[in-house]
Formats: sequence, structure tokens, C-alpha cells
Amino acid sequence: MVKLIVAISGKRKSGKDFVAKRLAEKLRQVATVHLAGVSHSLKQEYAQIHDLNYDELLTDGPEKEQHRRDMIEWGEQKRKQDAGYFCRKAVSADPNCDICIITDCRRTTDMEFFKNYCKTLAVRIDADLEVRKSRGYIFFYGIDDAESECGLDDYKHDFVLQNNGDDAFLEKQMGEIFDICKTLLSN
Ligand SMILES: Nc1ncnc2c1ncn2[C@@H]1O[C@H](COP(=O)(O)OP(=O)(O)OP(=O)(O)O)[C@@H](O)[C@H]1O
Ligand SMILES: C[C@@](O)(CCOP(=O)(O)O)CC(=O)O
Repeated sequence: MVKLIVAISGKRKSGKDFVAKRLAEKLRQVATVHLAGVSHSLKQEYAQIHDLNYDELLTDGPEKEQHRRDMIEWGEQKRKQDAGYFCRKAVSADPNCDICIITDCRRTTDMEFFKNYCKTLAVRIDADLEVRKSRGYIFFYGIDDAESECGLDDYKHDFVLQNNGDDAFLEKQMGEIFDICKTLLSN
């Protein structure tokens, strides 16, 4: 049974995947860690239905952005029937790991699901708009002003991490999260 979930949220190109991977490396010194995404099973099912390449949808390539609007709509239909549908699949992928890092929480229902499932640390990744733009972010109406990207803007996360490219500061913040996770694991 998963003992701790680190539930990461953040705007597009804030660096959610980058931070999650680094954090996983760090936490693997003291625990078994699984990296999962709420959107992984969504992309997998969507790819199957639409005859697309799932691996491609997992990358930063253009295919994901071409299909984003439609994937969001399709996912929201599924969530209307069962709000925890994709979250459940994400935590079930490796049910025996100590820590499950979820790289892409977007909705309050995601946070509610994880907090109900087990001990959860909600982490927000913040990056300045200019920094996100330098990483390839472009604003799209109907996406960047909608729930998929704004659903957790006002959510009270347990930790807010600044990811503007200062590596020493990033490491310091990672160290703080690492210590919190160790404490949560031992309690
Ligand atoms: N601290 C950092 N130092 C160097 N590069 C970074 C840093 N944070 C993020 N990046 C780079 O910025 C890009 C976007 O990061 P990442 O894919 O992690 O963001 P994301 O929030 O997961 O994006 P998406 O909107 O696609 O879900 C990647 O190329 C990543 O390597
Ligand atoms: C369709 C969707 O899952 C895409 C997520 O892609 P990514 O996390 O930005 O790589 C977004 C959503 O579920 O609202």
C-alpha cells in the first residue's frame, strides 16, 4: 500500500515533470518511489480510441498540443461519471511503492481523491510567466484560462516551490520537501 503521495500541480511549463523526476531521484535514497501522472491513463485510453501514439503524447512534442483541447473534453466526460477515474489508475500503477509522486494534478477533485486515499503532500510548482515562455509556453484560449490549467490556482498547497532556473535554490527547496517526506513517512 502506498504510504505517501506527493501531489504536484503547476501551470504549463512551470516544470512539473522536471521537478518530479529530480525529487524522485532524491527520495529513492530512502524509499521506493513511483512516478505517475493523472493524465497517463487518460492519454493511453485517448490514444487507443483515436489510433494515436501514446508515447508521443507523453513527450513535449506537437502532437500533445494538437490534441490537448479534445483530450481535455474527453477526460471531462469521463470525470463526470467518476471524478476519481484517472487518479485511481495513477495510484494503482505501483500499489506497493512507499511514495507515489503524481506529476500533474489539475483539479480540486484530484487533490480530494489523493488526500482521501492516503497521506498526501500537495506541492505547487511556480514559475514566472517569462520563464515559462522561455520553456515553450504559449497562451491558448479555452485551455490556459479553463479548469484544466486554473483549477488549483487558489488551492492551499502544503508547499510552494519556485522553479525559475536558480538551481541552488531549487536544490534547497527539494531538500526541504525531502525532509518533510521523511517525517511524514516515519509518522
Ligand atoms: N529548473 C529547471 N532547469 C532547467 N530546465 C528546466 C527546469 N525546469 C523545467 N525545465 C525545462 O523546461 C521544460 C518544461 O518543463 P516540464 O516539462 O517539466 O514542465 P511541465 O510543467 O511538466 O510542462 P507541461 O505543460 O508540458 O506539462 C522542459 O524542457 C524542462 O527540461
Ligand atoms: C488532457 C490533459 O490530461 C493533458 C495533460 O498533459 P500534460 O500534463 O500537460 O503533459 C489535461 C487535462 O486532463 O485537463
